[in-house]
Amino acid sequence: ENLKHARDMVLKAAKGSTDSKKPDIIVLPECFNSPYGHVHFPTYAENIGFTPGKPYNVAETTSESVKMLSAVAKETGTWLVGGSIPERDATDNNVYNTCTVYNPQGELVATHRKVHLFDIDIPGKIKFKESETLTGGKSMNVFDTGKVGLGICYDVRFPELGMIAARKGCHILIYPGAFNTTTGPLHWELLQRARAVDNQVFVSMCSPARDMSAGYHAWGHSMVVDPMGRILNEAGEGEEIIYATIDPEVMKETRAGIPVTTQRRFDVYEDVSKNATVQ
Ligand SMILES: NC(=O)CCC(=O)C(=O)O
Repeated sequence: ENLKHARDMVLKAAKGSTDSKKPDIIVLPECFNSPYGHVHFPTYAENIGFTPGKPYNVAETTSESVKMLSAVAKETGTWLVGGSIPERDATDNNVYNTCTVYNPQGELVATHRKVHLFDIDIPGKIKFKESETLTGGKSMNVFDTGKVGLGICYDVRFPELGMIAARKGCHILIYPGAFNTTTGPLHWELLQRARAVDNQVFVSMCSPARDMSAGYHAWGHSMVVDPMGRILNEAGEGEEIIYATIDPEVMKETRAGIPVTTQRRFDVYEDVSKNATVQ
């Protein structure tokens, strides 16, 4: 049911809105094929078996989610950031929270396993422990359609990931995410605008809609922020498709006007991106 719904939403998004042309890239939310909760991840986990740099044959995968996402990317001729799904690695049997990315030909071109697991405990408000059943990813990942850096939800709280991707040439940071009704109102917008202004890049987070009958109450409010920190578009808490135009000129103007990208003092502090490997 979730796969069918996600497919229908991608098909709908691909048509564009009345005032926007057909999109080049579509983004789905975190954990779109499974309820969001550590007890559910092993049940819903699928084997993907992707190795960066090696050929990948979608026809041979057992992952129903990968098959659907690949097919709909091809059918719509758009890049597709397929939110995230629980992934079981056949070699180590660990379960990861994994984002898969497809080009307009439907080829799986990149994956990102959530690096920072969402383990928090705010007494009386929210306790969540992804590490009960998930393992954290061990790599930073980008893909190339104007170079996009990938993270998943809690990853946005760790500025190094976005900063290194930006210094490696990414102009857009995309984080499928699912903040909640405790941290969402305080930090969801703030973190995206912070990452955007720090790095002078576009930032977008895509959330599931809020479902008060579910075990986890997602914040919603998917948004796109420009390199000046302006919110280009924002959804409400319900199910919604939003569109935004990524204008490279805005990034150039931002960097020319406020030239922090060329004013860094690596004689005073270290450039942590220098030795970082990004896949
Ligand atoms: N799915 C997540 O990683 C949630 C992160 C979150 O809500 C936060 O406050 O951080």
